[in-house]
Amino acid sequence: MEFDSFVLAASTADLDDEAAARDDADAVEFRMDLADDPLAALDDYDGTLPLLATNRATWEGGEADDEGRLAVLAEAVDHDAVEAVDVEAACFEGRGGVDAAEADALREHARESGVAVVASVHDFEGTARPDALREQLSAACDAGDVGKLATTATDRGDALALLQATYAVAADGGTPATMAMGEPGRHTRAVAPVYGSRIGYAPVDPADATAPGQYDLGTLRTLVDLLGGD
Ligand SMILES: O=C1C[C@@](O)(C(=O)O)C[C@@H](O)[C@@H]1O
Repeated sequence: MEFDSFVLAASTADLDDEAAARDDADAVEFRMDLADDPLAALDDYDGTLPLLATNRATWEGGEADDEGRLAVLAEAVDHDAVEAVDVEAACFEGRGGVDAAEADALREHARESGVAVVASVHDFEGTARPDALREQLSAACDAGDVGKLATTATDRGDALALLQATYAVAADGGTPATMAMGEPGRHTRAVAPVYGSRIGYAPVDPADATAPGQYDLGTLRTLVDLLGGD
């Protein structure tokens, strides 16, 4: 998957959603941690949209057991439709009980297979101060082909700080993907692409949102296109 322009990912635990997402999305984020038998679903996948495989750890808001979590992602990488894989940036530093060597091996395996790595950071508590925010985002960009930072905005100042970090890191040559979760940050999902964010996430059906404040897919597609991000 190339991230030289904005990629809108339909986020779902059910790959059958691909047909409904096809008109508006550029990719499907497959939330393997929320699916019943994710590797079997990948075997059966016959959609046309490329997949970004995510197996989110519990310690970053997901539901995957730590045991075997990265091994499942390594298997996902071998599927032709999988063109990108999400790995929490903390894994590469051996945080969250993860063996950093295993995370490195997964990143290597992805790269050898032509699969992009999205190194992600999620802050469900808040949004760091501007300097720290920029450091978090550029470290994530260094760890992956894309550095993703999802924070929680408690006010518009948080949202603005995230947009500023996005702009600065993109101007520095990084490939960021950012979004501020929660109501005060909701607009960042539409606006961040204008400042250089290269991935947006949205559920096909708003009832299946995978994070607070997400727009539904059709709405986010319209907003991003109207604002002319990129
Ligand atoms: O990391 C992200 C971003 C996200 O948390 C969001 O805020 O849209 C949604 C998740 O599905 C995805 O893995």
